Amino acid sequence: MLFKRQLVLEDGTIFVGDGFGSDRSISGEVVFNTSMTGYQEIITDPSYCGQIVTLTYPLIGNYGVNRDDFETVAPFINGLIVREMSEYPSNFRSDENLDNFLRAHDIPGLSGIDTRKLTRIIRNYGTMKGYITNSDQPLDSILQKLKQTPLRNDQVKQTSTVKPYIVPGRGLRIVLVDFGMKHGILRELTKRNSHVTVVPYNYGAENILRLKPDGIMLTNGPGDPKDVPEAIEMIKEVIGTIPIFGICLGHQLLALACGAETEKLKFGHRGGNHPVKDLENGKTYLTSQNHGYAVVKQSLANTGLQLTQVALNDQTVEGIRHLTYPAFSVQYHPESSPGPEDTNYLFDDFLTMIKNYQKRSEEIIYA
Ligand SMILES: NC(=O)CC[C@H](N)C(=O)O
Repeated sequence: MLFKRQLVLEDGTIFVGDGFGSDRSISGEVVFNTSMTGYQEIITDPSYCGQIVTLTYPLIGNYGVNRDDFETVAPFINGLIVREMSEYPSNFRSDENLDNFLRAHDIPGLSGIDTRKLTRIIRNYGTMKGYITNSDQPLDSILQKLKQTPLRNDQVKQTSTVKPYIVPGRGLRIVLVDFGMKHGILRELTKRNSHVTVVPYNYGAENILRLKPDGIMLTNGPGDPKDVPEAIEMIKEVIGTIPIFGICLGHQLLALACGAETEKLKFGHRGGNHPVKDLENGKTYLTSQNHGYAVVKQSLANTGLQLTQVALNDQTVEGIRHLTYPAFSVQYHPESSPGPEDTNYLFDDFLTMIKNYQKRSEEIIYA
C-alpha cells in the first residue's frame, strides 16, 4: 500500500514521493549506495545503523527478500529511499516483498523520487541529515527539529552482541570482537574451520586474553570510530601479543590504537565496485565498501603502520599493516555480501599470519 510521503534535507530541499514500509517519521544521516544488486545485504548491514540509505540503482525489491541473504537478523537502518519499488517480486528464493519486510521491522521507505538528483546533492554538499515524514508540518519547524536532533554516537552499543557466544570449529581459535558484525565475516571464518568466540565491543583485553585466542578479528560497525574508546584501549593492550585482522570500523580502530588519525569523508564510499590498489603486489581489486570515515594518510608516519592499499577513486587509505607486530586491516569488505569476492583471500592471509607467528614464537622458545 503506497501513501504520499516526503524527505526533507537539512538544506531545505524537499522530495515528495510514495511511502512504503512503516509509516512513522524518522530522521537520520542520508547516504547513498551505488550497488546494482544486494539490497537485502545492504539493508541488514549493521554499519548503516541510524542512517537513511538511498539506493542509486533504480529498481529495487524485484527479487524480494529471502531467508539466505541476511547480514544480521534485524536491520538497523533508519530509512530506505529508492527510485522504484517492486511490489511483486519474482525469484525462486523470495519469501516476501521488501515492503512487508520493512513494515515488519518498522522501517519507513520512500519511493518514486529522483534518486539521481538526491545523490548529486549529497555528492556536492556532503552527507547531510534528512527527515522522512507523512505529515505536512511547515518546513521551518521540520528544519528546526532536524537541526536540534544531533546524530547519535552510541550505535556500536546498539549493534554489538550483549553477551559472548561461541560458534564451534576444530581449527584456529579466533576472538571476533563484534561492533555490529556482518554475518559474512563469521561465514568466512567458519568456512575455514575456525573456532569463533564472538565478544561484545567492550569485552576488554584481560577477558579476551583469558580466552587464549590464536587471533583477534575486529569487525565492521557503525558510526565514528572515536566513539568506541574501550575498543581502542583493548587493541593497544593486545597488539603484539595476538595477531589481529581488522575490517572497516575494525581497521579504523586499529589505526587509532597505533596513534594514527581518522576523519569523516565528504560523502563516503558505499557501493560494490570500488577499485583498490594493493601497493605490495601492484594489483587492483574491485571491492565492496560502506564507510563514512577513513584513516588520515599523513597520520600514519611514526605509528609503526605501513600503508598497503589505496582507493583509486580518491587515493584515501584502504589498507594498513603493522611493521613490527602481526596486525593488518582493510577499509573495505573482503567478506563482500554483497559485492565482488576478489579479496576473500585476506581471510586465508590472516590464518597464515597466525600460523607463521606461532611458528616463530616456538622457534624463539626452543632456540
Ligand atoms: N562498515 C563499517 O564498518 C563502517 C565503519 C564506520 N562506521 C564508517 O562509517 O566509516
